Amino acid sequence: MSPADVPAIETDDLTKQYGETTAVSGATMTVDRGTVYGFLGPNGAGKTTTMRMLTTLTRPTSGTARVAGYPITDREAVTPHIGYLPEEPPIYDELTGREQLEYAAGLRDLTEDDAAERIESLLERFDLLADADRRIEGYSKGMRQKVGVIQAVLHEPVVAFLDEPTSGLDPRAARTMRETIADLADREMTIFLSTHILPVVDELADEIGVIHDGKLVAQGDPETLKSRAETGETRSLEEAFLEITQDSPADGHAAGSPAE
Ligand SMILES: Nc1ncnc2c1ncn2[C@@H]1O[C@H](COP(=O)(O)OP(=O)(O)OP(=O)(O)O)[C@@H](O)[C@H]1O
Repeated sequence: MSPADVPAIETDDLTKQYGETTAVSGATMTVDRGTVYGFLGPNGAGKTTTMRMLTTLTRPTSGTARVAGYPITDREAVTPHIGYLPEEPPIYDELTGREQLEYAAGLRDLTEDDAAERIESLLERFDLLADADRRIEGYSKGMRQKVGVIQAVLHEPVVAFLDEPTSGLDPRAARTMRETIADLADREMTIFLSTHILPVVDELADEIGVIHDGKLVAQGDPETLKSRAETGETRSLEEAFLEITQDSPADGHAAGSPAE
């Protein structure tokens, strides 16, 4: 059982070094249960590396983290409580969409009846029922993405890590995705949402973290991030993001320099 009264995610000084490159440097964050945490950062900032550490796929070089109350060094304890949609969802071309989801459900602690019911309802929600019995090799990018998201949330994990969930989706499907994320958070699922589409984060996130050159350089709710500290005036999330992630002139080549 997962301790229900602890934060969904807690990290302390989480750091990942790849040789000379510090991909993530001393990230400390707390994500409350049932919230949407928008995780932003320029290309190469360390978002995927952070998600890979939190989903137990990569070990940190130093620092600690607990997900759903369990240390990320204990993969067996953490895995049942998380779902992950990576950039390239792990799906098998030779299976049908439904078979893929049944397979994913089979890896989780779900009764067959619960699995069948949830698969059916999520396929319907994402308008995939008509294609559910076709092989995935014939699916479009958006259809694959839908399967990837469904399998990340099917078992109702404590935390779903979603990397660009609206990628490849048409406007209607992207809206369904946003509504689904909001619904899941209403039902106490925590969504760790990494995307470059700032309006999606502005709409959905309770809290935002901005990572830049491996460092968490800003955290707060959207309104706080958008208000300019000096004047209190409000800027768009895009403007805030661009200002926060601008390399200061004094840093010179900050983007390329390894952090300590
Ligand atoms: N396996 C690896 N080996 C060596 N360096 C890596 C590895 N994975 C990531 N890096 C480096 O770590 C840094 C952070 O990469 P990461 O993929 O976490 O960024 P990101 O924020 O997800 O970027 P994007 O938005 O482009 O997906 C980059 O400098 C990258 O080159």
